[in-house]
Amino acid sequence: MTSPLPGRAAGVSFGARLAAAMRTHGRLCVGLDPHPQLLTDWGLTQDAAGLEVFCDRVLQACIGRVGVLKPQVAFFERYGVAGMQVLSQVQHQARAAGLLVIADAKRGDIGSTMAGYAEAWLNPEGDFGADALTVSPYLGFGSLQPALDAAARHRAGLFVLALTSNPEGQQVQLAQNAQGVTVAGQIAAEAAAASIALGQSHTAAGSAGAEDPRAGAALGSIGLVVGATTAGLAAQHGIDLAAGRMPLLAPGYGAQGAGAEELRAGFGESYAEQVLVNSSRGILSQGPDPDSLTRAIELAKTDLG
Ligand SMILES: O=C(O)c1cc(=O)[nH]c(=O)n1[C@@H]1O[C@H](COP(=O)(O)O)[C@@H](O)[C@H]1O
Repeated sequence: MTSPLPGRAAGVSFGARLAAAMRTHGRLCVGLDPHPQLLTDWGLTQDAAGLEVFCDRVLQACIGRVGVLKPQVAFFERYGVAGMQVLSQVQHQARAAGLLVIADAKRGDIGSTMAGYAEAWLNPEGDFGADALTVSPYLGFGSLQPALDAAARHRAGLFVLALTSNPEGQQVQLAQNAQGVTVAGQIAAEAAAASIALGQSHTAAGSAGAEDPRAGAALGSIGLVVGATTAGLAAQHGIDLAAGRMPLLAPGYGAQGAGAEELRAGFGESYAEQVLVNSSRGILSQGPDPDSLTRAIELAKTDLG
């Protein structure tokens, strides 16, 4: 048996860890979105106790089948301190079980405030330490610099909102400057440059893992969020998704209506190596029966190829 790839503690970048996880388990990322209605549908109480049972069942279905879990922080925050304790617990359990955790908190603020958020969500020693965080660049891409610094320090990743899956996002994201470049296009270009620079700094620091033959080709550690429902807009508006081998987190598959064909067509050549597809309600609505949950996961994995 080959020994597992060295992990984050050995200095392996997020992009290398993600590429390895996708090679082993495929491109499905299970979204841990405990909607209140789902708790009720699963026969659970709408409180932290219900949340804890829900998360445990989802985690058990994911272990050994899925490489990445994306908790949606809002559904924990709404239950206050007790809800956030459940989030902390499930993140630690998932990471201990070998899953990568993307905290979907969509943080975005200025200067030292952004540094505070980034430390909270990316320091692996912290209560909410995740492997990666979703961030909003709509205070200006440069406002993310403290998060980029934290990602470098903690061998973590960022997913920068570029072309979100909701139709109203296009009002901002497809606005064009005098040269006809869209806001999303500018964000994608700046994220690619940041991802390449981060990769070079890891290499200069002699990171383990990325050069390990078991790792194969790594992905960048700074990625984009591009909706499954909106990916086709990238090519239409000249937005380069291939630059920097960025990981592309694609929510919108399943419950929001996008299917595998739409994903393949929308992402084109980037689909094969770079796209990580999130499904939350599409999987979770099949619970609480453990066999139904695992069947939904396996079906989605096969569908996504
Ligand atoms: O950043 C995200 O994950 C995200 C970005 C986006 O553009 N659209 C989007 O749906 N999401 C998140 O992805 C998940 C989608 O959930 P389902 O529609 O139930 O699969 C939710 O947690 C959303 O907050």
